[in-house]
Amino acid sequence: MTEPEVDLAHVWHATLLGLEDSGTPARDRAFLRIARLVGIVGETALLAVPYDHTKVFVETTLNDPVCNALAAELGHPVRLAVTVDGSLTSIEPDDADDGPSLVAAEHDDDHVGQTELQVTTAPPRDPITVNQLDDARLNPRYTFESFVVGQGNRFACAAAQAVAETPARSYNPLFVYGESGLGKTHLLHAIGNYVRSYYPQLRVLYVNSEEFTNDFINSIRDEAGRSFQKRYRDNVDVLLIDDVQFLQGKESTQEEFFHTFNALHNSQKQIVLSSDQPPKKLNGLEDRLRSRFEWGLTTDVTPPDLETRIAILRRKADSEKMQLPADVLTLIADKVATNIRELEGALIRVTAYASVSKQPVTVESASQVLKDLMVGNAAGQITIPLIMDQSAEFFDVTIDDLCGPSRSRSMANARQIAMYLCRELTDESLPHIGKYFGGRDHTTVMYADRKIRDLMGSKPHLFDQITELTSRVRRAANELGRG
Ligand SMILES: Nc1ncnc2c1ncn2[C@@H]1O[C@H](COP(=O)(O)OP(=O)(O)OP(=O)(O)O)[C@@H](O)[C@H]1O
Repeated sequence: MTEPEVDLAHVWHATLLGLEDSGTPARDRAFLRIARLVGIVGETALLAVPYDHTKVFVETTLNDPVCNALAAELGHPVRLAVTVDGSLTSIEPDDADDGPSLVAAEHDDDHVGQTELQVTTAPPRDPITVNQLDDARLNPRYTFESFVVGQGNRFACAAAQAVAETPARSYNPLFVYGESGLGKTHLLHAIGNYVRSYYPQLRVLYVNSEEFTNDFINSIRDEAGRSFQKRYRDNVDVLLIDDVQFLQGKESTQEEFFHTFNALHNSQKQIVLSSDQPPKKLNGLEDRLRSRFEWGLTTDVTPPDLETRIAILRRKADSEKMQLPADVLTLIADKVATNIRELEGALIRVTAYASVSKQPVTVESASQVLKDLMVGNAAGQITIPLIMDQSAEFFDVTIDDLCGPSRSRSMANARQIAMYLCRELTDESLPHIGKYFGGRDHTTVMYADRKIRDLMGSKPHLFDQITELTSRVRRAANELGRG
């Protein structure tokens, strides 16, 4: 039982000040922002935090400093027990009517003497609307709730969540790197979606660095520099830039990005970046940009272990209302080991096959589908031009047709299947794929990908076309690989 004379709120407040005095970095203390001391039993202090990842972070990184600060306050040694209390996400009702407020304040931190934003929290708001989403360019499916945490992404997810909870106050910039298909884009969108729903007054913009480059080039062409700056500097509180490796070798875009970065950072706006490599290895980037990328926190995502892969498949199957036996999930997770996008692709194919053949999903049918999907997986590289070549031949059209404006049903079908395969079988980004298909916008590729996924299970002919075309693409890649 809690000792009656202890004022828990007071002790906790003093403990936070103690942590500040003892030099615990502000970015770490941000994890404790909406923690609550809920009890002291003997030498054990019970702390409630809002999220699982916060618990993990407090237990692994903050245990000692918190225990020491509490001990100093209470005058006896302290052990820490951390519990998760989801209701804490809606605390601080004082702000309920006004929404969040951003107050410039002098603050100590890693960048001593800089002015920093204080963010006061607002309670959860109504779900984000589609329109809201349009200008932020966020995918509503990519949230923290739909992100499965495992060993390979635990720290990245905790950092992303900290950034989302306290934009511009925890890590700025946050730099997430890792191989393709491991959830970087998902995390960037999750930050954006979270900020949109909890801080509706903050303006969020998600953009791939290729789009940033295109926008910049177009702004020079159209002499629209002012509106470019407005979009990326003046009208943004949280800028999420995906795949910054594509800035490599593009000097004038880098120059512009450098100024964008400085402008945002100086005015305490949050920047989140993703890349396939850590900043140090981005050799085609100017040093001044690389060093800025390291100002905040750099964290990687690594391939998920088997357990996490199974959990991802289960979450995905649940969200799509697919019924799948556990042994099938294990089989898929076992066969597709490195890339989560491929894992999802395999799941879709397995369920689509069961659906078009009107049979339940079994280990046998799943093995067969996976065999078709992965035939010849080991050899040559699958590229966008290769898929386009094979698609053109298969559908008896030309590459120009695939790139051209025709929207006839058969042409749209061929183009969308080809785009879907580019997304599924290569590591290329949406804007990159769009560029190959006659400079189409990345949203067109996203739409094609989604549409084919959705239709594959209800149209046997479509499923057969995709299966056949996939094996042709793989065979062609293998032949090229063998030289
Ligand atoms: N931990 C996870 N839990 C649930 N789904 C995940 C997880 N990680 C990745 N995914 C899913 O896998 C797919 C690929 O992830 P994402 O596009 O975020 O990867 P990426 O690292 O950005 O790849 P790229 O570098 O190629 O852009 C997405 O559909 C995403 O939702």
